[in-house]
Amino acid sequence: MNINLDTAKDTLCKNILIYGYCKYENKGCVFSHNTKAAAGAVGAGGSQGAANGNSGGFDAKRKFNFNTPSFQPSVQNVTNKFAALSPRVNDIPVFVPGGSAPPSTGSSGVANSSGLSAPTSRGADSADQTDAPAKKFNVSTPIFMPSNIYGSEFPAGSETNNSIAPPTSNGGSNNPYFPGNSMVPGGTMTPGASEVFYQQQAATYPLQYHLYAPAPPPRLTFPLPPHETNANLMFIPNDLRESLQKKNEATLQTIPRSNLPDHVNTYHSLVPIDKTYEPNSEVWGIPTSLYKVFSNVDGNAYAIRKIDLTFPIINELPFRTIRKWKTVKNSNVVQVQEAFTTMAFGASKLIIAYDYYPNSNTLVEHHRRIGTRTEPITEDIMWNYTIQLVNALVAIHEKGLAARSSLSLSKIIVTNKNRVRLSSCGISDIIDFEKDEEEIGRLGGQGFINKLQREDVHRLGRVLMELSAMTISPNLRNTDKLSLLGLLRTASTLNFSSEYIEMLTKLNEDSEHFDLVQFRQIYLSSRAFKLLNELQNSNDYIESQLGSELENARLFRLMAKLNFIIDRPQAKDWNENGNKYVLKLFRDYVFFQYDEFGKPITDLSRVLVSLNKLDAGIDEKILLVSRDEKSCIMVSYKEVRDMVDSIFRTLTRDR
Ligand SMILES: Nc1ncnc2c1ncn2[C@@H]1O[C@H](COP(=O)(O)OP(=O)(O)OP(=O)(O)O)[C@@H](O)[C@H]1O
Repeated sequence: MNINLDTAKDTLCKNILIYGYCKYENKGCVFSHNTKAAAGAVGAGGSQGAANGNSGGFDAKRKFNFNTPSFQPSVQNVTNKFAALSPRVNDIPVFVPGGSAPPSTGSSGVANSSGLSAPTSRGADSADQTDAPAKKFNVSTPIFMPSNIYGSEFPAGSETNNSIAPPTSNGGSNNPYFPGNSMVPGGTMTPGASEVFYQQQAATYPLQYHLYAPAPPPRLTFPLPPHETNANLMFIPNDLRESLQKKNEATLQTIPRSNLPDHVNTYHSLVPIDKTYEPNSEVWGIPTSLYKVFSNVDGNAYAIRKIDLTFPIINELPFRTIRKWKTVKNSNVVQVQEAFTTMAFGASKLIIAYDYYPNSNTLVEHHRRIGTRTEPITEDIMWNYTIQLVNALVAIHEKGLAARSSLSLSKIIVTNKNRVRLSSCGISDIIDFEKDEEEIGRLGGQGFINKLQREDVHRLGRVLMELSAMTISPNLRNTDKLSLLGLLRTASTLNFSSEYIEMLTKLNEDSEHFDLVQFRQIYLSSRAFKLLNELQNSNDYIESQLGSELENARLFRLMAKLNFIIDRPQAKDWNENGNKYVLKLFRDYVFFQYDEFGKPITDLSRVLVSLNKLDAGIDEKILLVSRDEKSCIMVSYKEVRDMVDSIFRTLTRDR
């Protein structure tokens, strides 16, 4: 038999009905033994017992079959029944009223550690003044203790040995980006409070992208006349929105419990972004890892690369080029932020911080990923890459630097459609410091940099050659440069133009002197105009999307305002002439129109046009008609807009 514990206490026990008493009363019977209340209830229902005027409630002399086995409710049965549920009935802690708790159990201690200071301390105060119960909380209830996952084990900045970055002042300051700092209304900082927020954030569910209904395939879309449009064209395209959402998600991602350090200098919330599990880098041959982090200083996301040092860094000399790297501001170079050594990982590690580009891929991942969709190589893409990489190289060389290891397929990252950037700049300058010193001694400073810059051109030629070689059969690729150039003419799946092959040949020449600026003018200038045109088109497209979203934001605010006002339950101004009534009629005018055949009009563009006119407050007049068609009013959009504004102002003032 199913017994509902909630309703059982209001149901008169059958033993009372049958025997006039229940021997399990006060021994666990969950039914009511209050015969007076029951009699009232039954009387109200017009029962026989009440009609007999039986104030005792029940006629004990009624004839019943005494052989009927008695009903014996037992708490045990009930608890067994619900025992499998969670929380377990057996395990529910017994509520101990505040007054019964001994005042000496350290109530203030609980209050302090649980953070429930306001109500508990009030209880403690009153205990000092009166004999009233000292506490209002059950001391046996487990306290809530936010875990301090950012414990001060790794104080910011304390582990830094060498850094060319300016000293940061955030340690323990009131900087809101510092993870241990959070403002409470009183203006004091509560270490730990932001961690709770942080952990909750990490537990959020991933966005369900499919909740955004995709546009139907073209064959299913209705052919519309040119003056009409469909809803999908009015909003940001699904693929663009999804890619932006994913980038935001990647940027905000955190790992609440990891064995990574809480802080690395001024950075916190480390999330590994390496996609391979190879500890050793293919480029440098030593263990490196890349993490997305947040800065304590400005709250922005950055990418930091941790490098296991092969030699101890004891002064700032190996970092000498980093200051120059920080001045390289180019759209095809990932900005270098700073470099320092740290003990945050247990042993001394080199860290170099860069700008973070969410969801970026290396050129290898972009074009050679196995198993998933890859971007096919075309000649246009190759020209695009060449122009962008030459642009990066010229900017780097102008600063007296060399790209070095950054010019490799696994260090050039694709951050957007066909947008490439040189990442990991400056690393070779630090890890090859000792070798470089010897070379500088031999060649002189300028001779050494000239040599590196010449090598950059070779590297660029090799990168472009490797990418182009992806268009020929894999078993033909392992050959020398000259043969490969020949194969690109004859065996490529792409019909590369002779112009492209010529440019590639020039880059792969072994000459001692190479003028990159001259190369740019001769081989790339005409192509650069094509790229410029594409970039401008893309810029126009992004701007138009931004424009439509701008409208959405504006209209969303207006819709929110209208909904704050219309149909508000306690609205007083609903008489037939009141302003809110006009707004209600306006809502009907925009959303609840019918055509001449009585069919509802659900024309989104009409809604957009009307709301835009309302937001702009134009003088155009409209006729608003009540639902019963007994009253109508002529108003301008401007008048309606003024009503919205004034009522909304009243609403916000009344708060
Ligand atoms: N500044 C950055 N911002 C965001 N992601 C980056 C950044 N730099 C690199 N990445 C991404 O991090 C991932 C790992 O980069 P990494 O340079 O370690 O490549 P790798 O193939 O593992 O090379 P290696 O063999 O040298 O370790 C790549 O997917 C790359 O796109």
